[in-house]
Amino acid sequence: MVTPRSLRPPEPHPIPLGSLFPGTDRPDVGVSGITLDSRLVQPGDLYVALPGRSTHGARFAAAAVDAGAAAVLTDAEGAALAAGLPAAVVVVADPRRAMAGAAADIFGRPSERLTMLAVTGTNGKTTTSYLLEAALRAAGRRPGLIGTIGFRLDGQALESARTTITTPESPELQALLATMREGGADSVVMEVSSHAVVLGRADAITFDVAGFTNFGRDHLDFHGTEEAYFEAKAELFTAARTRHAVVNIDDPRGRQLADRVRAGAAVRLTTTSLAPGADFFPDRIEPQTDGSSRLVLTTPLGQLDLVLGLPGEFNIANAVTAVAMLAAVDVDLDRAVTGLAAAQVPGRMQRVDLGPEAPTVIVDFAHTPQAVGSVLSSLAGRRCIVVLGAGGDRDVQKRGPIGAAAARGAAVVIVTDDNPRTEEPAAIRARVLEGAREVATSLTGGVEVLDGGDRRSAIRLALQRAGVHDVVAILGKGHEEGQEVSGTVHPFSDSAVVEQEWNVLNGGAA
Ligand SMILES: CC(=O)N[C@H]1[C@@H](OP(=O)(O)OP(=O)(O)OC[C@H]2O[C@@H](n3ccc(=O)[nH]c3=O)[C@H](O)[C@@H]2O)O[C@H](CO)[C@@H](O)[C@@H]1O[C@H](C)C(=O)N[C@@H](C)C(=O)N[C@H](CCC(=O)O)C(=O)O
Ligand SMILES: Nc1ncnc2c1ncn2[C@@H]1O[C@H](COP(=O)(O)OP(=O)(O)OP(=O)(O)O)[C@@H](O)[C@H]1O
Repeated sequence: MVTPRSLRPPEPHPIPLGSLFPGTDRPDVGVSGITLDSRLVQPGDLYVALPGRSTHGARFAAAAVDAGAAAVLTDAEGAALAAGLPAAVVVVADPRRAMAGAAADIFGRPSERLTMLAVTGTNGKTTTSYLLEAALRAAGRRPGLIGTIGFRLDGQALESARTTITTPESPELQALLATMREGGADSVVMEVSSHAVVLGRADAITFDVAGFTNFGRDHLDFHGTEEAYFEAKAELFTAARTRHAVVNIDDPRGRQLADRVRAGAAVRLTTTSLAPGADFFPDRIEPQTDGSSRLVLTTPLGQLDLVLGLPGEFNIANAVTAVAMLAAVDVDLDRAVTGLAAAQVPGRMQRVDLGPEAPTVIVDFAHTPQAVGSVLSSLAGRRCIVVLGAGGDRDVQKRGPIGAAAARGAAVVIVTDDNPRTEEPAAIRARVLEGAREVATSLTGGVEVLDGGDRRSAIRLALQRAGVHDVVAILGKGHEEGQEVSGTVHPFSDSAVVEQEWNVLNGGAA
């Protein structure tokens, strides 16, 4: 297994500060690594002291220099705080943007020697990235993968201390790209979040192709308005950031984006859809009894037969996006699509097998109203008991709509905790319950809405209420293995708890 030497170039060799920042008064000082966290400084690093939400990184510049930082990059406010330190200080107007360029240079601009594929969208980034990884491998390529679940090289997890965010900050990102290139990667598939675009994490990378899956309600705590959230995503599809755009035009925001790319004429455009009228669309979909689908795709290169192992119509949309992105970077599609039959994504539509006398249990990462709606509509036809909640300290506005989406698609909605973080769990549940009840009272079918309390109790309740022909959908946490309560992460895996509670209900040990 390759181990990324996080935050260090694969072969550290000092780069003169003058070549990174022409104009600096200390051009001969050499820097051999870069970090924005004083706690991670290694001797010879450039410490980037950024203004943050809670503090200014320059407050830690002295600690960074004590740890061996050769230079500090900061803004005017930071320069005042770092005055008098025994290290070179480079002052720029926007140190975050300058950091991305410096990180790329320090790590040898690895993205220029890799085929770079970016996936963005409210839902489906991780899934589409995994499909791309599987397809690239089937086509004989060696892809790296960077995203929510972690970092991988050619299908193997890379050891890394930090995988808590979807798109890493530029020093870690460039270090990863260099490590992947050193480990033999010829391509990298990256999830690019809207936060990453606003915070310049992927600046200094020009993608060969960027794919847009869809747009829905999320992250308003960070972006403020839906318009600002959309603009952040749209920015990825400009000529400075990508050569080719693959856009799902079933989504109204996708159509808006496609119109914009077409009008700009600087980025090549490929459109995707589940219906005719786009460059790539499924001409025939044959659902199989095991949840997989046989597809015939119409593409500008001719028809393409493939089997997609992942269930749900939304995953067909993800697969069409992935295939169009592969075509954009000239991958052999006939070979590539053979990888889609067996592709799996941890915690996405993941079945927990409890044996023949048990209900069907599905664990899924759906944590937006749109995703909850897509998962439940893909389970339509079965009586569904859904267990879900909403996160604390994040986008408060999506709580009611999440409850509402659950009530529109399930027979029983059990509201529970989902990383309450520093908030009072019952208060978050109350808002989700309210959203669910508003819809339930307007429906004639009689949806039951229950407060399930903590997550284990809610899962137990769902299993107690489920018949053998029912589906229990446990949404929100997917692959996650912890529940964050009052700032502490407690081990918690939905699939493990399902198995334990099922055993207890059936007279076994937990
Ligand atoms: C809300 C947000 O984006 N916060 C980012 C922001 O943190 P901040 O402004 O709060 O930083 P701060 O605590 O004020 O500290 C200021 C500076 O001092 C530095 N510092 C601080 C303490 C210390 O001892 N030493 C030190 O050097 C910090 O590294 C920081 O650069 O700047 C930090 C680095 O400068 C980021 O790592 C951090 O992302 C945090 C980890 C985060 O959770 N971000 C999430 C919201 C995020 O990016 N999510 C997206 C979306 C995922 C999705 O689509 O679902 C993602 O890509 O993951
Ligand atoms: N194309 C899609 N349309 C709607 N919902 C989807 C789509 N793809 C996936 N989903 C739903 O969204 C959930 C999250 O999917 P995935 O992890 O692929 O998205 P993501 O964009 O990476 O999410 P995040 O940014 O939160 O990590 C899935 O578990 C599924 O419920």
